[in-house]
Amino acid sequence: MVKPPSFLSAIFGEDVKIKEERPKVTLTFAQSLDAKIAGVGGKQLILSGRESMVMTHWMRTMHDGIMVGVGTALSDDPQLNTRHLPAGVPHSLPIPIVMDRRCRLAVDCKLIRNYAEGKGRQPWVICSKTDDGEILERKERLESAGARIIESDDNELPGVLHTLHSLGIQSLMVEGGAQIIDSFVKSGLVDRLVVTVAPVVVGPLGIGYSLDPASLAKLSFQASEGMGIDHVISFLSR
Ligand SMILES: NC(=O)C1=CN([C@@H]2O[C@H](COP(=O)(O)OP(=O)(O)OC[C@H]3O[C@@H](n4cnc5c(N)ncnc54)[C@H](O)[C@@H]3O)[C@@H](O)[C@H]2O)C=CC1
Ligand SMILES: Nc1nc(O)c(N)c(N[C@@H]2O[C@H](COP(=O)(O)O)[C@@H](O)[C@H]2O)n1
Repeated sequence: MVKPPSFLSAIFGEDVKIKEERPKVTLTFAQSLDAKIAGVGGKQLILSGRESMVMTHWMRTMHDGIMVGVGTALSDDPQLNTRHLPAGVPHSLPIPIVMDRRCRLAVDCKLIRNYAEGKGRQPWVICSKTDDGEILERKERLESAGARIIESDDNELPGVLHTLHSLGIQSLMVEGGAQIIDSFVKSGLVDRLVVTVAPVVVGPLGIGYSLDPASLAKLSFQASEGMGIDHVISFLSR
């Protein structure tokens, strides 16, 4: 497939209007039939099949930035790149952004290594302004390793999104994990929600999320499509 699947072109063809100076936010994740996003103890699960995973990588190309929480960065060591797309197809690569209040990101994580090896964009790490010596030390180590540190006064989502917008991020794909999903939904800052549902059951010990019902009610069904054995469902803030 040398261009984004028609499903993505269709759902992103419908524009969202926002009043604030912030990026347009797409929240996306893959879940099991019993609404789990990870296994026991937060173990990473590859829930998406090949077709929906390729779709997710195309969706990455449609955003300026791609965000995960530090919990995800520590447990999954993600790359947040577009390696599942066919080689030689020109596309843009989003900037990886990690929400990391206390600068816990590992200096030898794949995001930093890929950047150092010229295989990825410079990761941005959003952390709190603080005088705490240990955090300042970790901040310096991350910076020396190649990360761009962005200090946020309050580390609250509206302020963070405003800062990202001022740095040129006009569209942001938020990929989780559980806390980040909950925070974004609760904050009412989700413009699109794209959920991949895989036909597997993880069981009660898996990691789920809790979507605030009042905030969810502001999102309405947009489209759905079967991709391989998965189903992808999109919602739009209207
Ligand atoms: N199936 C899927 O699509 C995905 C699954 N996951 C899974 O999620 C799990 C990780 O989830 P969590 O442990 O909940 O970690 P998380 O990735 O949600 O990160 C939590 C951290 O994000 C920051 N944060 C959260 N809300 C914030 C806010 N409102 N303002 C500022 N900073 C905030 C804090 O530093 C917090 O410690 C992993 O097991 C991973 O495998 C993660 C992404 C996608
Ligand atoms: N779309 C999707 N399907 C799954 O089955 C997943 N486990 C995830 N996880 C998210 O993708 C990140 C990994 O990215 P890379 O493959 O390393 O580029 C992971 O950290 C989650 O954010 N997503």
